[in-house]
Amino acid sequence: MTDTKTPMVLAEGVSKSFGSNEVLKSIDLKVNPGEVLCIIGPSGSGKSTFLRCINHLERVDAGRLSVDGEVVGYRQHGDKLYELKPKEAARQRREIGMVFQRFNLFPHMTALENIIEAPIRVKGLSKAKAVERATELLARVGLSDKGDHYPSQLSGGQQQRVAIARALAMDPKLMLFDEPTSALDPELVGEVLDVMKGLAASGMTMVVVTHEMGFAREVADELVFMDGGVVVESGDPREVLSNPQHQRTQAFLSKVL
Ligand SMILES: Nc1ncnc2c1ncn2[C@@H]1O[C@H](COP(=O)(O)OP(=O)(O)OP(=O)(O)O)[C@@H](O)[C@H]1O
Repeated sequence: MTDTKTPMVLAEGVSKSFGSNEVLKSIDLKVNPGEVLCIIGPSGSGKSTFLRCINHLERVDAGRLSVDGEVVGYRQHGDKLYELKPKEAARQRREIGMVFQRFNLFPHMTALENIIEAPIRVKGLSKAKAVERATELLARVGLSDKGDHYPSQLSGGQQQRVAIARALAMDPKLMLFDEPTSALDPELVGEVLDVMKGLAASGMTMVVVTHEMGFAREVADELVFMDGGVVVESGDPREVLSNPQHQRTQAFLSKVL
């Protein structure tokens, strides 16, 4: 049977350079709706750059990157691609949530204010509706009692959970996570991973750059090992982690597992 679903993310020969540094070298990847893709790999292998290309923070040089059937940054008409105007590109980007290693909350706003800011400003939601939704989201990330706290009054794990709620407040169809637990003290990692597991269980499509191999093993539908800007190996996470086929994957895993 042929697979007729439109992939949520489709990368076909995606390449990206910074000057003479070719950071992504013809990446092919597919994430179907409701799936979780985890990307692992050494520092500098291009993992963040790949996420940033999906989220319009970087522009690909060659190949084609699509989200839910739309080419990122372009409108397709027949065989031709036309670059999107900033407003149209902003519409595409709004449908993608991104969570960074450093939580990037607005420091002068409370947790609740951080969450309602974009829905009101960008989506034109009424304050009452935005607060109602933010209250639900704070409950979902286990922070019902922290809405009036400023980021400086929250632990790193709590701040990251607010950052997840803030991204979800825009009702994204895709969530990108760039090493969301790497900046956290070890005892705070679990609470963030638990929220992410819940999100995956609810059917959210997610691309997660992570060093948390246990999370990848448990939650990912597919695990990709990137090194030197190429996808070296990919497949079922249990297979890749327990029985890596490529010598570069074996060498990396022997250092991190
Ligand atoms: N804006 C930029 N300008 C120039 N070079 C960049 C830029 N962003 C990334 N790079 C380079 O691209 C390469 C890949 O970086 P990237 O952050 O994508 O790797 P990574 O696999 O996510 O690494 P890490 O795990 O350390 O975050 C690195 O050599 C980095 O220095």
